[in-house]
Amino acid sequence: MIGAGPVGLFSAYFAHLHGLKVVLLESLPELGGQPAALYPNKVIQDIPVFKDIKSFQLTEKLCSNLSSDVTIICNYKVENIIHEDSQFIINDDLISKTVLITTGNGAFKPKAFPLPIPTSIDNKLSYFVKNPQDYQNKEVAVLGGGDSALDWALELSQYAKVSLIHRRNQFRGLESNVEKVKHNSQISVLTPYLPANLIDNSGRCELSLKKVGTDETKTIVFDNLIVAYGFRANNRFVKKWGIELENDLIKVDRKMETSVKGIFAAGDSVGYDGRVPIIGIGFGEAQVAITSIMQTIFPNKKMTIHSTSI
Ligand SMILES: Cc1cc2nc3c(=O)[nH]c(=O)nc-3n(C[C@H](O)[C@H](O)[C@H](O)COP(=O)(O)OP(=O)(O)OC[C@H]3O[C@@H](n4cnc5c(N)ncnc54)[C@H](O)[C@@H]3O)c2cc1C
Repeated sequence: MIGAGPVGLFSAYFAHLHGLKVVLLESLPELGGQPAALYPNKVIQDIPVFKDIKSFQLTEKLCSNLSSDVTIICNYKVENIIHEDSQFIINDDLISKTVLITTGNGAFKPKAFPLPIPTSIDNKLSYFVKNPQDYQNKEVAVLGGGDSALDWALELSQYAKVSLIHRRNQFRGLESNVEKVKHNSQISVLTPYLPANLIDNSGRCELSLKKVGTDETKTIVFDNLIVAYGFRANNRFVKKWGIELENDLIKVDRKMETSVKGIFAAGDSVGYDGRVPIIGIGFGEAQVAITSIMQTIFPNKKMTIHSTSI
């Protein structure tokens, strides 16, 4: 399995439940995919069974469900898959009968802060918020206008004084979060501003901002900057494995099989008409994919559909 986001983690659990031998490969040093890396403290309200659950707790639960028989390899980016003698050779290193791709949006990299960063303060600038409590009583700028920027501003506002800086007056995020931000006394919304310069001011971040479409500038000193300009990621690399994409997403049939026989895909890496990029959908796709994998590997075996029998 390639990619240990929520869908990869659940797939590994479900595959093991069906008696499959699983190796889970993850390019990042940590498990959990987007929820763990991008919004660990967000409260998720649309996972079946849980009324609400924080992202990091979801990751912990998915990981703790995994049997010790599942082999997990982090810091392992799958670059290459070759089909040979009815098996797949991964990175010239591992051999597998089938492959399940759960790479989400692909191995993601944050979009970089666009200005030079003085080395003396580059430890003050982050692309992820791991622990909001680290920002207790700090003055923090969150740069960006999407879901992550809104989430992080709200999360940090419990501990820090936050300025949310965005180049547009409108945000691209959940309307309920936009409203929460606007009514939060710990958050100052600065729009439409772009960062124009960053210097070290006695170990703090002195950020000059330019008002978009005007010559107006203002300078504010922050303890920390959180850059939330989004992430560059795509799944185009799977094309060289012979897999067909549509709008940069992996094409699958109803069995979640890709255009290459024996390679399946589930989760946000996959695209089809009407798909919604949320975790619950990926969990369902994982169950379809693992069931199809079982039928591929053991075509004559009578499948047990349910997890236990009465
Ligand atoms: C700010 C934000 C808030 C969200 N809120 C919600 C919410 O409230 N509810 C909800 O259901 N969904 C939410 N989502 C969407 C949800 O996070 C995704 O639907 C989900 O993470 C998809 O899971 P996945 O396992 O398919 O992919 P991902 O979570 O993207 O995980 C894919 C994993 O594959 C790894 N990978 C990629 N390429 C390779 C490679 N070549 N080799 C090895 N490893 C690789 C990546 O490093 C990553 O760890 C939110 C997303 C964002 C950005």
